[in-house]
Amino acid sequence: METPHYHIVVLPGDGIGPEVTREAVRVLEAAAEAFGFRLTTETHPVGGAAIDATGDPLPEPVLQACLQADAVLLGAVGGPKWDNLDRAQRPEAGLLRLRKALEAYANLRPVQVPEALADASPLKREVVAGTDLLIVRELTGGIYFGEPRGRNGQMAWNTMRYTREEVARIARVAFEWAKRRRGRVASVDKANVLEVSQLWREVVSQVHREEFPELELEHFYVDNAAMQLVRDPRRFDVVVTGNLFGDILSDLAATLPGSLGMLPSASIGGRVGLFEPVHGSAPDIAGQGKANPLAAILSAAMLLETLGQEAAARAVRQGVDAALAEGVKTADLCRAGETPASTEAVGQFIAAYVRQQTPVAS
Ligand SMILES: NC(=O)c1ccc[n+]([C@@H]2O[C@H](COP(=O)([O-])OP(=O)(O)OC[C@H]3O[C@@H](n4cnc5c(N)ncnc54)[C@H](O)[C@@H]3O)[C@@H](O)[C@H]2O)c1
Ligand SMILES: CC(C)[C@H](C(=O)O)[C@@H](O)C(=O)O
Ligand SMILES: [Mg+2]
Repeated sequence: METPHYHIVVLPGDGIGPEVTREAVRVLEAAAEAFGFRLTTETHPVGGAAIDATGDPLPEPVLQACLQADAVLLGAVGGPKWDNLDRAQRPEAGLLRLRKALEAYANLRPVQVPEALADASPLKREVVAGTDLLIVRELTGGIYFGEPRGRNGQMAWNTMRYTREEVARIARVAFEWAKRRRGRVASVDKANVLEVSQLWREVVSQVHREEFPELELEHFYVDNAAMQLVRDPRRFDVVVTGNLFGDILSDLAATLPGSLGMLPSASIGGRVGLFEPVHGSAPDIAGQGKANPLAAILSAAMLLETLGQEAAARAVRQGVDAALAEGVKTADLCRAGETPASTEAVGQFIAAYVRQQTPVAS
């Protein structure tokens, strides 16, 4: 059989983006070696780094490279240096354009609390231990993209808009994942106030009734969902929601494993998937070797899984568990008295673990 060969575009971005992406690439290269596939990577600037180099947060050649890749691995974009730019010129606008151009409408954000992390959370161990939920966030619609939008001297406005088809397709993604997991979907909206949410609820219910009647569906208002997520996270299996609510709920859910540095994501829907940690560029810790690379490394595991390299993805996840179990972890996960490891040390540990796993079958 021919050796599979994947071409990955790497977009490190800004702040801690390059630091965590470096470790994710290190682990991907180890996985390729151990599991017998070829990997080529091509690195481009995006976000603030691209603004500084070209004036555009998503230069056309970078977008074209992404569209031609097998997958895109991104670090994070943004930072104080670019905070005064107009919205459309900001680093974040480049990321949003990329998601849209890749048609990456389904953003999968798994949240797990392995035993070794149950004490890293600010919440009680009895509440969070064993949490295993998946946030399915709609990523290319809603208020992030709705028109009209704008501002004048006196006011500013945005539009939250969803079509039936946009809701139905994200609902299907959520139900398909629920089928492979524990069979339960919680749909989150604000249907007591917003027309968009009333349509959302109607369409999710219809997709459930017509296509997935064997699964369980519950509806939550977003304010209650936020409270339930930290009060009793284990009640959730798959959580499906719109772009803005999903953004907010996923950062909130990061309190469960104890750090934003633990949450990976995969944005899929088009031909090319985009894999990025949930966190941002963390300017407060950038350049200090302190950033937790696990969200980026776990995003790389999702990338491997999406490319069909399930065994390699499993080895990476086991490497993450091994690092946590051995206490090889960055400061964000350490309790008083524990010695933090650097970003690089965590990446090196996991890469070494992956290399030892499965020798290439001969
Ligand atoms: N996908 C992305 O590129 C993305 C996501 C979120 C925010 N941003 C951008 O990042 C910039 C900073 O935003 P912010 O400060 O609100 O959010 P942030 O996610 O960058 O940081 C929030 C807090 O979490 C900590 N943190 C985040 N990632 C961490 C990691 N891997 N290890 C350890 N600690 C970590 C930070 O130190 C900070 O205290 C902004 O410009 C924002 O727009 C980008
Ligand atoms: C940087 C920003 C545009 C982005 C979002 O809001 O989608 C980020 O917060 C995220 O969660 O990926
Ligand atoms: Mg966010």
